[in-house]
Amino acid sequence: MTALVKLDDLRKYFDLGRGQRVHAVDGISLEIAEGETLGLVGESGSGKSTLGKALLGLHDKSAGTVYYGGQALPQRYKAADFQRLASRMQMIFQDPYSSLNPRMTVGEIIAEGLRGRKLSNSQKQQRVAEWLDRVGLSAGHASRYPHEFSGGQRQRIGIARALIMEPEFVVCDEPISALDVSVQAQVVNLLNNLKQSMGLTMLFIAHDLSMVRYISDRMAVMYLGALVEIGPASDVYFSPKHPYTQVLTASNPEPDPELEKQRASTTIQGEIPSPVNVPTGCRFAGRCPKVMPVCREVTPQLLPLVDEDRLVACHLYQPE
Ligand SMILES: Nc1ncnc2c1ncn2[C@@H]1O[C@H](COP(=O)(O)OP(=O)(O)OP(=O)(O)O)[C@@H](O)[C@H]1O
Repeated sequence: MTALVKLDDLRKYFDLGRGQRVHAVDGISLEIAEGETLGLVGESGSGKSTLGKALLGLHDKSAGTVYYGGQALPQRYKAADFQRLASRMQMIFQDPYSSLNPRMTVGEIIAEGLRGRKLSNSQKQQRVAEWLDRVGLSAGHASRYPHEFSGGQRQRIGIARALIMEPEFVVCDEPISALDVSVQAQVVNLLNNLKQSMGLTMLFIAHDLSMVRYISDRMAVMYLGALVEIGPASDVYFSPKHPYTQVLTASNPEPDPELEKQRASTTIQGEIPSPVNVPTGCRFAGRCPKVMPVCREVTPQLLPLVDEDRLVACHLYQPE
């Protein structure tokens, strides 16, 4: 596999003052192959969005390196870095309500990414019309304002705005969680079709594990700023190895009753610890339904479980 994106020990801490720091992303290493969709799941606050933003330079990195196409990206982006990389890497945001400027027309919003391109106004309008069509809207919508659209339509506008630059890599940060259930599948199918036709590589962040399994080649599970498991999406979903992944999958009902029967059923204990005071040793100690009350110190590094495709950070699963 050729890695388009590689994270090497990526860290992002937020300083709260008085010596307190939020360990939002706490040493993550992974690769995303060209053309691959990597799904990223984990509870609220586990650091998924921060990871996506640090990857794209929207947050300065505290430590570690992001490689893109083999090149190390800057630790802290300057305006020129954003301009240079915008046509290669883009983000689709969670909330289609707050991420679109209400004072701009849809045409102006979508055309924003074409600023700086040597295109005449009519060429830009042409490109906007093409993209409105590609996302299932119509050219006539260009002169309207965001408030005139439904949530699903606004997310389509957000998708057109990100993809009109024809990036190679897109971070989709919970692109469906603010939408009605009835339109979620339509937006996921649209993203999947665009991914196929454009040969996109994706990091797909979401809460809904069954949706992530559907759209992703591999699935990565984050807990308290760290990666606890990664592997082929169906393997992680149907045969989770880390106790945390087991409780996550168990709390995410599978609509198909046959598939539901195959899944583990365990319950998570206690509250998620504060990312300001990350427990030493096993981060999942105290919540683990398997190994209470004794929990050994373990390396937080991911260990190969079955083969190099399937990694789990748990002392219960030692390399074979
Ligand atoms: N700008 C910030 N300043 C301080 N702390 C922050 C900041 N942004 C995020 N955090 C903290 O970092 C941790 C990770 O947050 P993040 O939003 O990345 O999690 P998440 O997994 O994406 O959650 P959700 O699914 O709710 O979006 C949380 O404890 C959050 O409160």
